[in-house]
Amino acid sequence: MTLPIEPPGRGTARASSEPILELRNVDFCYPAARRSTAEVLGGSRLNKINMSIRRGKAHGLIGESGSGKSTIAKLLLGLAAPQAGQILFDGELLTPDRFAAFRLRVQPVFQAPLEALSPATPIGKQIIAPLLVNFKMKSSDCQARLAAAISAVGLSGDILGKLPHQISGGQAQRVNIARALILDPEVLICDEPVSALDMTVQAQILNLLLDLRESRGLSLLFISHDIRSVAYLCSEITVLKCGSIVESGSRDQVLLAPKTDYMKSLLEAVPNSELGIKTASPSTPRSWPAGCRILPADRH
Ligand SMILES: Nc1ncnc2c1ncn2[C@@H]1O[C@H](COP(=O)(O)OP(=O)(O)OP(=O)(O)O)[C@@H](O)[C@H]1O
Repeated sequence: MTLPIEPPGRGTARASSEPILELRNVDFCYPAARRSTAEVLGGSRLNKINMSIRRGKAHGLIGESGSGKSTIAKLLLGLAAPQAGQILFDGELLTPDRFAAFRLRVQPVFQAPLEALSPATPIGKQIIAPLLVNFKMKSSDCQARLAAAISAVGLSGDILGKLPHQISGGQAQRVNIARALILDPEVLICDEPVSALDMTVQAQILNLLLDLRESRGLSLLFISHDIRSVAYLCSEITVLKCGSIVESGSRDQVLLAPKTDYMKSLLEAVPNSELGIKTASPSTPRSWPAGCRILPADRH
């Protein structure tokens, strides 16, 4: 079954290393911060942000609390507009006429999985809601896509009639990912998608994102405080401090040869063995739960 409206550009063969989402020289400042003094501004301002999420790749965004990570996610979701600079989607400037297609092809996954769900609506209805709203589809016409979406995230059909308070946090995050996938997006913007989950479930969701990236060619922005998760999932990493990028490059460049004292200090707390770096054979990181795989380099 196909969507009644095929997003423009879909199906076009593109090289997997091309940027799908780009920020070029982007400046952003929240309105309240614009009225404040420069000293108060801190991370409320994004300065000259240049960042590319490549097609089919996972890009990690790390940095201390308040450094501007979620603000970058908002810009990439079209929830805020930059005061200067450009956002490019699929190689073209994101203009108002391209916005509707963009919004379908770039979907969010947020931190608090249960809070992202409506408490009184059955799970199945919530997953198909984007089809009903965006494509005016009838519920009965969404069932094949619904079955595919829940299967893609490893859920079974018995969850569809349940309410959010009847499912676990890990199941709720799978539901949120299914709801994002139902529109068949090309990019997932994942803002701390595992930080509210316990370690075992974190590993399961990371593995799910890894599998989805591989099987669907999804591009991911993965925002996290946890460098190990970023090392596990992402081939490229951007490091943010007080609204500015202080490091950016391949996973190994940023983690093995950090240029700044800031990045070095972030890495001090995490031994290489837990970053999955230079690990000759697949094994499980020391403090990670069983089932969490070290990422072989070729899976990036
Ligand atoms: N709606 C808003 N209005 C004004 N300032 C805001 C708003 N949202 C965030 N900020 C400020 O912008 C800065 C960056 O916030 P942001 O949420 O992007 O940081 P973050 O790196 O994602 O932090 P965390 O890791 O704690 O989620 C912070 O100083 C924050 O207080």
